[in-house]
Amino acid sequence: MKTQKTARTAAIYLAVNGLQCRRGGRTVFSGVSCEARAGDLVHLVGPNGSGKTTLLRVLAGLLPFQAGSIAVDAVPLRAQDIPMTAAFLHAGHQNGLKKILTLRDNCALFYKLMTGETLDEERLYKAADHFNLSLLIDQPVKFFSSGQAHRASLMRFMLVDRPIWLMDEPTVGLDKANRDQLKSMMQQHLAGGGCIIAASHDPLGLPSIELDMTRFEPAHPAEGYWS
Ligand SMILES: Nc1ncnc2c1ncn2[C@@H]1O[C@H](COP(=O)(O)OP(=O)(O)OP(=O)(O)O)[C@@H](O)[C@H]1O
Repeated sequence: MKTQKTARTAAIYLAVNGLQCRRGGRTVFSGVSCEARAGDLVHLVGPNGSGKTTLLRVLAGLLPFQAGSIAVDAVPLRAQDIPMTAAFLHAGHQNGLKKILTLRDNCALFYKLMTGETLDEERLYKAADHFNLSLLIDQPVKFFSSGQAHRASLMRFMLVDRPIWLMDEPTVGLDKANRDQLKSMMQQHLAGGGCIIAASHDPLGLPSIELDMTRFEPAHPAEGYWS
Protein backbone atom coordinates (compact mmCIF):
# COMPACT_ATOMS: atom_id res chain seq x y z
CA MET A 1 0.00 0.00 0.00
CA LYS A 2 1.34 3.40 -0.93
CA THR A 3 1.14 5.71 2.03
CA GLN A 4 -0.92 8.81 1.42
CA LYS A 5 0.97 12.01 1.86
CA THR A 6 -0.25 13.77 4.96
CA ALA A 7 -1.24 17.22 3.87
CA ARG A 8 -1.99 18.32 7.41
CA THR A 9 0.70 20.64 8.56
CA ALA A 10 0.71 23.56 10.90
CA ALA A 11 0.91 25.71 7.78
CA ILE A 12 -2.60 25.01 6.51
CA TYR A 13 -4.35 28.31 6.14
CA LEU A 14 -7.52 29.10 4.26
CA ALA A 15 -8.16 32.75 3.45
CA VAL A 16 -11.39 33.91 1.88
CA ASN A 17 -11.58 37.56 0.91
CA GLY A 18 -14.50 39.62 -0.35
CA LEU A 19 -16.22 36.65 -1.94
CA GLN A 20 -19.35 37.28 -3.96
CA CYS A 21 -21.67 34.70 -5.49
CA ARG A 22 -24.63 35.18 -7.78
CA ARG A 23 -27.15 32.43 -8.46
CA GLY A 24 -30.19 32.55 -10.70
CA GLY A 25 -29.47 36.18 -11.57
CA ARG A 26 -29.33 37.46 -8.00
CA THR A 27 -26.62 38.04 -5.47
CA VAL A 28 -26.70 35.46 -2.69
CA PHE A 29 -23.84 37.01 -0.73
CA SER A 30 -21.07 39.51 -1.18
CA GLY A 31 -18.06 40.54 0.85
CA VAL A 32 -17.60 37.19 2.59
CA SER A 33 -14.22 37.18 4.29
CA CYS A 34 -12.99 34.61 6.74
CA GLU A 35 -9.92 32.63 7.58
CA ALA A 36 -9.24 29.24 9.05
CA ARG A 37 -5.94 27.95 10.31
CA ALA A 38 -4.83 24.52 11.42
CA GLY A 39 -7.16 23.36 14.18
CA ASP A 40 -9.94 25.89 13.42
CA LEU A 41 -13.60 24.99 13.08
CA VAL A 42 -15.62 27.67 11.30
CA HIS A 43 -19.34 27.27 12.00
CA LEU A 44 -21.52 28.82 9.29
CA VAL A 45 -24.81 29.96 10.77
CA GLY A 46 -27.82 31.82 9.43
CA PRO A 47 -31.43 31.16 8.50
CA ASN A 48 -32.59 29.07 5.56
CA GLY A 49 -31.52 30.66 2.32
CA SER A 50 -28.74 32.80 3.81
CA GLY A 51 -26.09 31.18 1.63
CA LYS A 52 -24.34 28.57 3.81
CA THR A 53 -24.63 25.75 1.27
CA THR A 54 -23.72 28.14 -1.53
CA LEU A 55 -20.52 29.19 0.23
CA LEU A 56 -19.50 25.57 0.83
CA ARG A 57 -20.16 24.72 -2.80
CA VAL A 58 -18.13 27.71 -3.97
CA LEU A 59 -15.21 26.63 -1.78
CA ALA A 60 -15.54 23.07 -3.12
CA GLY A 61 -15.31 24.37 -6.67
CA LEU A 62 -18.84 23.29 -7.53
CA LEU A 63 -20.11 26.83 -8.10
CA PRO A 64 -18.30 29.82 -9.62
CA PHE A 65 -17.77 33.06 -7.74
CA GLN A 66 -17.97 36.51 -9.26
CA ALA A 67 -15.66 38.54 -7.03
CA GLY A 68 -13.14 38.04 -4.27
CA SER A 69 -10.54 35.38 -3.71
CA ILE A 70 -9.92 32.01 -2.08
CA ALA A 71 -6.39 31.06 -1.10
CA VAL A 72 -4.92 27.99 0.55
CA ASP A 73 -1.57 28.55 2.22
CA ALA A 74 -1.39 31.88 0.37
CA VAL A 75 -1.77 30.20 -3.03
CA PRO A 76 -4.83 31.69 -4.75
CA LEU A 77 -7.20 29.20 -6.33
CA ARG A 78 -8.16 30.07 -9.86
CA ALA A 79 -11.44 28.65 -11.13
CA GLN A 80 -9.65 26.10 -13.27
CA ASP A 81 -7.59 24.84 -10.32
CA ILE A 82 -10.41 24.13 -7.97
CA PRO A 83 -11.63 20.72 -9.13
CA MET A 84 -8.12 19.36 -8.84
CA THR A 85 -7.22 20.89 -5.55
CA ALA A 86 -5.95 18.42 -3.03
CA ALA A 87 -6.95 20.67 -0.17
CA PHE A 88 -10.70 20.18 0.21
CA LEU A 89 -13.13 17.40 0.93
CA HIS A 90 -16.79 18.33 0.62
CA ALA A 91 -19.94 16.56 1.78
CA GLY A 92 -23.14 18.28 0.74
CA HIS A 93 -26.83 17.53 1.13
CA GLN A 94 -26.69 14.81 -1.48
CA ASN A 95 -24.60 11.93 -0.25
CA GLY A 96 -23.08 10.99 -3.62
CA LEU A 97 -23.46 7.28 -2.88
CA LYS A 98 -24.33 4.91 -5.73
CA LYS A 99 -27.43 3.16 -4.42
CA ILE A 100 -26.93 0.01 -6.41
CA LEU A 101 -23.41 -0.53 -5.08
CA THR A 102 -22.48 -1.98 -1.71
CA LEU A 103 -20.90 0.23 0.91
CA ARG A 104 -17.58 -1.51 0.22
CA ASP A 105 -17.80 -0.75 -3.52
CA ASN A 106 -18.91 2.83 -2.90
CA CYS A 107 -15.90 3.40 -0.67
CA ALA A 108 -13.52 1.72 -3.14
CA LEU A 109 -14.86 3.87 -5.98
CA PHE A 110 -14.60 7.05 -3.92
CA TYR A 111 -11.07 6.19 -2.83
CA LYS A 112 -9.97 5.42 -6.38
CA LEU A 113 -11.42 8.69 -7.64
CA MET A 114 -9.79 10.71 -4.88
CA THR A 115 -6.36 9.06 -4.76
CA GLY A 116 -6.00 6.89 -7.86
CA GLU A 117 -5.19 3.98 -5.56
CA THR A 118 -6.88 0.82 -4.31
CA LEU A 119 -8.58 1.01 -0.94
CA ASP A 120 -7.16 -1.43 1.60
CA GLU A 121 -9.27 -3.36 4.10
CA GLU A 122 -7.66 -1.83 7.17
CA ARG A 123 -8.53 1.72 6.14
CA LEU A 124 -12.04 0.67 5.06
CA TYR A 125 -12.87 -1.12 8.32
CA LYS A 126 -11.37 1.59 10.51
CA ALA A 127 -13.73 4.14 8.96
CA ALA A 128 -16.72 1.77 8.90
CA ASP A 129 -16.18 0.75 12.54
CA HIS A 130 -16.08 4.37 13.61
CA PHE A 131 -19.66 4.84 12.37
CA ASN A 132 -20.76 1.33 13.33
CA LEU A 133 -21.23 0.28 9.70
CA SER A 134 -18.99 -2.79 9.48
CA LEU A 135 -21.91 -5.22 9.48
CA LEU A 136 -23.42 -3.39 6.52
CA ILE A 137 -20.25 -3.30 4.45
CA ASP A 138 -21.53 -5.74 1.81
CA GLN A 139 -25.09 -4.39 1.67
CA PRO A 140 -26.20 -2.31 -1.31
CA VAL A 141 -26.68 1.25 -0.10
CA LYS A 142 -30.27 1.23 -1.40
CA PHE A 143 -31.18 -0.84 1.67
CA PHE A 144 -29.78 1.72 4.12
CA SER A 145 -31.91 3.91 6.36
CA SER A 146 -31.35 7.65 5.90
CA GLY A 147 -29.19 7.81 9.03
CA GLN A 148 -27.11 4.84 7.87
CA ALA A 149 -26.64 6.45 4.45
CA HIS A 150 -25.61 9.70 6.10
CA ARG A 151 -23.06 7.82 8.24
CA ALA A 152 -21.78 6.12 5.07
CA SER A 153 -21.31 9.55 3.55
CA LEU A 154 -19.49 10.84 6.66
CA MET A 155 -17.15 7.86 6.95
CA ARG A 156 -15.50 8.94 3.68
CA PHE A 157 -13.84 11.77 5.61
CA MET A 158 -11.81 9.04 7.30
CA LEU A 159 -10.81 7.33 4.06
CA VAL A 160 -8.81 10.09 2.43
CA ASP A 161 -6.60 12.71 3.95
CA ARG A 162 -7.63 16.23 3.04
CA PRO A 163 -6.75 19.15 5.29
CA ILE A 164 -9.88 21.24 4.80
CA TRP A 165 -13.26 19.63 5.38
CA LEU A 166 -16.40 21.29 4.03
CA MET A 167 -19.42 19.82 5.81
CA ASP A 168 -23.03 20.74 5.08
CA GLU A 169 -25.37 19.90 7.97
CA PRO A 170 -23.22 17.00 9.18
CA THR A 171 -25.39 16.26 12.22
CA VAL A 172 -28.70 15.88 10.40
CA GLY A 173 -30.45 12.56 10.98
CA LEU A 174 -27.81 11.18 13.36
CA ASP A 175 -28.74 9.53 16.64
CA LYS A 176 -26.93 10.53 19.83
CA ALA A 177 -24.26 7.82 19.59
CA ASN A 178 -23.39 8.73 16.02
CA ARG A 179 -23.37 12.45 16.80
CA ASP A 180 -20.70 11.61 19.37
CA GLN A 181 -18.79 9.64 16.73
CA LEU A 182 -19.04 12.57 14.33
CA LYS A 183 -17.78 14.91 17.03
CA SER A 184 -14.80 12.68 17.83
CA MET A 185 -13.93 12.37 14.12
CA MET A 186 -14.00 16.17 13.80
CA GLN A 187 -11.98 16.58 16.98
CA GLN A 188 -9.28 14.21 15.72
CA HIS A 189 -9.08 16.07 12.42
CA LEU A 190 -8.69 19.43 14.16
CA ALA A 191 -6.15 18.04 16.63
CA GLY A 192 -4.17 16.69 13.66
CA GLY A 193 -3.87 20.18 12.18
CA GLY A 194 -6.84 20.09 9.79
CA CYS A 195 -9.56 22.70 9.62
CA ILE A 196 -13.30 22.43 9.09
CA ILE A 197 -15.93 24.74 7.63
CA ALA A 198 -19.32 23.39 8.66
CA ALA A 199 -22.82 24.71 8.05
CA SER A 200 -25.24 23.63 10.74
CA HIS A 201 -28.42 24.74 12.42
CA ASP A 202 -27.41 22.49 15.35
CA PRO A 203 -24.67 23.27 17.83
CA LEU A 204 -21.53 21.35 16.88
CA GLY A 205 -20.40 20.84 20.46
CA LEU A 206 -16.83 21.94 19.73
CA PRO A 207 -15.07 25.29 20.09
CA SER A 208 -15.67 27.20 16.88
CA ILE A 209 -15.45 30.51 15.07
CA GLU A 210 -19.00 31.52 14.15
CA LEU A 211 -19.62 33.08 10.75
CA ASP A 212 -23.10 34.54 10.46
CA MET A 213 -24.07 34.54 6.78
CA THR A 214 -26.79 37.16 7.27
CA ARG A 215 -23.95 39.72 7.45
CA PHE A 216 -23.27 39.17 3.77
CA GLU A 217 -26.79 39.19 2.37
CA PRO A 218 -27.58 41.86 -0.22
CA ALA A 219 -29.31 45.00 1.05
CA HIS A 220 -32.38 44.11 -1.02
CA PRO A 221 -32.61 40.32 -0.77
CA ALA A 222 -35.67 40.06 -3.03
CA GLU A 223 -33.87 41.75 -5.94
CA GLY A 224 -33.71 39.41 -8.90
CA TYR A 225 -36.25 36.86 -7.66
CA TRP A 226 -38.51 35.56 -10.38
CA SER A 227 -41.73 36.64 -8.71
N1 LIG B 1 -29.96 26.31 -8.03
C1 LIG B 1 -30.20 27.56 -7.60
N2 LIG B 1 -30.38 28.56 -8.46
C2 LIG B 1 -30.59 29.80 -8.06
N3 LIG B 1 -30.65 30.17 -6.76
C3 LIG B 1 -30.47 29.22 -5.86
C4 LIG B 1 -30.24 27.86 -6.22
N4 LIG B 1 -30.11 27.14 -5.08
C5 LIG B 1 -30.25 28.00 -4.07
N5 LIG B 1 -30.46 29.25 -4.52
C6 LIG B 1 -30.66 30.45 -3.74
O1 LIG B 1 -29.45 30.75 -3.04
C7 LIG B 1 -29.76 31.29 -1.76
C8 LIG B 1 -28.93 30.60 -0.73
O2 LIG B 1 -29.29 29.22 -0.67
P1 LIG B 1 -28.46 28.22 0.21
O3 LIG B 1 -28.94 26.85 -0.12
O4 LIG B 1 -27.03 28.51 0.06
O5 LIG B 1 -28.92 28.64 1.68
P2 LIG B 1 -28.64 27.95 3.08
O6 LIG B 1 -28.22 29.03 4.02
O7 LIG B 1 -27.71 26.80 2.92
O8 LIG B 1 -30.09 27.43 3.48
P3 LIG B 1 -30.59 26.17 4.37
O9 LIG B 1 -30.41 26.58 5.80
O10 LIG B 1 -32.03 26.08 3.98
O11 LIG B 1 -29.80 24.97 3.95
C9 LIG B 1 -31.26 31.12 -1.54
O12 LIG B 1 -31.87 32.38 -1.66
C10 LIG B 1 -31.71 30.23 -2.66
O13 LIG B 1 -32.96 30.62 -3.14
